Amino acid sequence: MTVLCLNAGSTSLKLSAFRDGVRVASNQRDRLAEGGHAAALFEMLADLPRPRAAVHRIVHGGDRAEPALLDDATLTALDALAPLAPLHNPPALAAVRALTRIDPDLPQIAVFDTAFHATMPEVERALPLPEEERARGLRRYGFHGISYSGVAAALDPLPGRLLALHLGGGCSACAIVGGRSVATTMGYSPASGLPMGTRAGDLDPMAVLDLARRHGADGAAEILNRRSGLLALGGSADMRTLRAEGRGAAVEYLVHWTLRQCGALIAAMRGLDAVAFTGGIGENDASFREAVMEGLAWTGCRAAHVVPADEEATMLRLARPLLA
Ligand SMILES: Nc1ncnc2c1ncn2[C@@H]1O[C@H](COP(=O)(O)OP(=O)(O)O)[C@@H](O)[C@H]1O
Ligand SMILES: CC(=O)OP(=O)(O)O
Ligand SMILES: [Mg+2]
Repeated sequence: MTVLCLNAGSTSLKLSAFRDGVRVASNQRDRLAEGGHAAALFEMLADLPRPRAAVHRIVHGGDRAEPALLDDATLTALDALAPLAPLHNPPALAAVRALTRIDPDLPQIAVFDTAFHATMPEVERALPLPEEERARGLRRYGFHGISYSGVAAALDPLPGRLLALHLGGGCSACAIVGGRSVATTMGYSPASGLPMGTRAGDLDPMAVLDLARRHGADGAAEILNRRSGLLALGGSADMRTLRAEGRGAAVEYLVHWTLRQCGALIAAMRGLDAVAFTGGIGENDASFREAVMEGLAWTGCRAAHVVPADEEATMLRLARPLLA
């Protein structure tokens, strides 16, 4: 049977069709500006075989640790999480609805970026906030979990204490011990942790409140998700452009804060056996990888792996129990 896997990243849309577990077609669009996902989807679908089921990467799944059938109730619940992943959940859910319009009977399954981090200990998951606020779901979730699950599965033998870095449109790092996530840089939303293409990453909460007072909550969210990070520092959200235009200071900033956050993750796993790089920057930018490995020389770890992000193949594997 043909299964279509759709991965709506913040700057890209990646589709793969699998027949009986074998990839038969794939298609990708990069550098998608705001609102570019929908047009790209229709163009790309035309080139692919008609599927019997679709699997979607949904970045924010809240507490869901397992893949879920995308029925009306689940769609509505995921809509409610959209403000926490404004660059991801809306285009992904729009793709679900677009496929439903084409084929109302198509079974569609969500796999969640958050699910891989369900193994994080409570000390990582909890935010030190009043109980009534925590009860509303204010806690650390973690993201890029489909990618990290794929990285762990690709390494044989699996290093005991693995520092995995997903560096792309979104950037994060994850401490993986024995194949399980024990700590990660992104928390309540994919706007946190490392600086990224257009996201600021971690900020002093009072700086966030200052933005909110000046621009309102929605205006602050817009700045933090879409107008910050490498774009704010170097004039482009795209690493290729920063390299081509010699915006070294923005690149150095990302290297520095990647190293700062890696130090915390290495401490959380009490050491380091190997590093794995994935994502558009992690896979393709050898100078970036070298700068990170040089900055980690103090750990004594020399083992650096490059794992091509194949979130679509991992999505198929994760969705298999529901596809059966
Ligand atoms: N050859 C390359 N050298 C440096 N950076 C690259 C290269 N190819 C892609 N990138 C960067 O990877 C990032 C996009 O990563 P990608 O994983 O494709 O996006 P997304 O996270 O949206 O799925 C962009 O910053 C892009 O410039
Ligand atoms: C979670 C996240 O930031 O994803 P992406 O890298 O696809 O933007
Ligand atoms: Mg990515």
